[in-house]
Amino acid sequence: MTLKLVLVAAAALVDADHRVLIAKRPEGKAMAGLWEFPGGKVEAGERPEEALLRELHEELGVETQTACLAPLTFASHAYDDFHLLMPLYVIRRWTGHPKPREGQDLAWVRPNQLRSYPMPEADGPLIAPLIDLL
Ligand SMILES: Nc1nc2c([nH]c(=O)n2[C@@H]2O[C@H](COP(=O)(O)OP(=O)(O)OP(=O)(O)O)[C@@H](O)[C@H]2O)c(=O)[nH]1
Repeated sequence: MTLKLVLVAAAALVDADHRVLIAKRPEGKAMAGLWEFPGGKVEAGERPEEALLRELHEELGVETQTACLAPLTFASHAYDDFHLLMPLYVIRRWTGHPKPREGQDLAWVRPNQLRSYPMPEADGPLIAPLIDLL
């Protein structure tokens, strides 16, 4: 069996109160109802940072730049049908107020509250580094 490796770039947008933005996956998508960090799949020929800037624009109407992306940690998780490799970047500077442009619910959450929100399996190990940082 060949392993499908999927590269996803994700963001922890951090506000002045040290809260992190999470988004609830809309009904009809895989893993609907789970809360995740904004971001998405890196497309062929794209750099991860470029993909993340594109996704933040598409999903939230937020603009930022590569220099504002600080790598924090990554998830490497075997789902049944693919292996997810997902770098998580911390972002503290952006322009535009995040808006749910794809029908998703948004929440600003303190890292030590993240465990109250059901998240995809891969995200569990990302929480401790956020708590340590913030
Ligand atoms: N953005 C994001 N994706 C995550 C997180 N955790 C996690 O397992 N994922 C998985 O990474 C993949 C992200 O893909 P995506 O959001 O671009 O794509 P999608 O499933 O909506 O599919 P599509 O864009 O092909 O329709 C999904 O399989 C998603 O479940 C997370 O915290 N943030």
